[in-house]
Amino acid sequence: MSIPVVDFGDYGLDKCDVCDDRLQDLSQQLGAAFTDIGFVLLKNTGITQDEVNTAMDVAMKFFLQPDAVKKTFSRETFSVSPNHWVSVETERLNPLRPGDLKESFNVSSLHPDIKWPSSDIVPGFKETQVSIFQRCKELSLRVLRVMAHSVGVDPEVFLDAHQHIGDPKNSTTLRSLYYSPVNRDHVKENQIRCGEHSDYGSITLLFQSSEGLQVRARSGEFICVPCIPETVLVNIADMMQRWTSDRFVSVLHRVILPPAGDSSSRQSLAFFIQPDDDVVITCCDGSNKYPPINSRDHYMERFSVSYGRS
Ligand SMILES: O=C(O)CCC(=O)C(=O)O
Ligand SMILES: [Fe+2]
Repeated sequence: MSIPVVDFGDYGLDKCDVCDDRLQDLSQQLGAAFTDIGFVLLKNTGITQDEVNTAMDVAMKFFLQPDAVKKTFSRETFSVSPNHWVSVETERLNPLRPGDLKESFNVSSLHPDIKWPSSDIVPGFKETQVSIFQRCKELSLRVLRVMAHSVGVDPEVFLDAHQHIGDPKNSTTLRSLYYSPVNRDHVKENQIRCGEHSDYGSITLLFQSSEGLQVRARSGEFICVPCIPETVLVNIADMMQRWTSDRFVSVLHRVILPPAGDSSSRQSLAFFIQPDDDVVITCCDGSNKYPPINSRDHYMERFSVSYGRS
């Protein structure tokens, strides 16, 4: 099994719209990937490698700050801030493993009152994060439109549920991740960079600086995801699986340790798309396979498990 690569050029961000023929073709290709594997690699999306590298570079400048600086942005310090730093080993995406060997900076709100790392600490941090957030948002809405076409529902069914991305009524998050070099002497038993999990929301966009991500195939075996420049990895998350009555699959994935002796760090940028908080998700095929569920309730339940609070 391998992750299919689909050319999204006809509906990339440099295009105004897509013609019906190409929409049909794209929806067939994405539909097949999301039904079989739950993951697809998109090329020619309009988001360039330069944009991604710039976003990763500024994120890295933040991660290389002393903990005392980063702590002023931690969840504990700004418990109400939707934008915050998460320190190493705080999350365990697989609760059966020790804490994940990663740290992250999350951005959920672009509201003007939000506190950001200042330009004295990391020049251009806010501007770069806001810019890539907006680009990911635009691309996600296009992917959602194509997906609606694949499952034969009016695009508004998906698009109306994602009207507030970037404002406080929606929990969509741009997450910059940093996996620092691994010292094998300090790694706990069964500890990895990011434990096995599925994502919570509708879909996730992911950009990676290097390999390390693995996805579980139907056989149960974990397969390595290639890191191909100029591509965006898109996967189905739990809420979308439920929404499509299991037609699209949300599959387990993880980030493994680098091979022994490899002291490189790794970075990724994940854009976790969530439906608006107050939206009630009902199976889009009318089957009622799952009862209607409030988007925010579903998210909070999954989130508390990752933080070991339930
Ligand atoms: O860093 C990666 O490549 C993937 C991280 C991930 O799956 C997640 O944070 O949900
Ligand atoms: Fe994930």
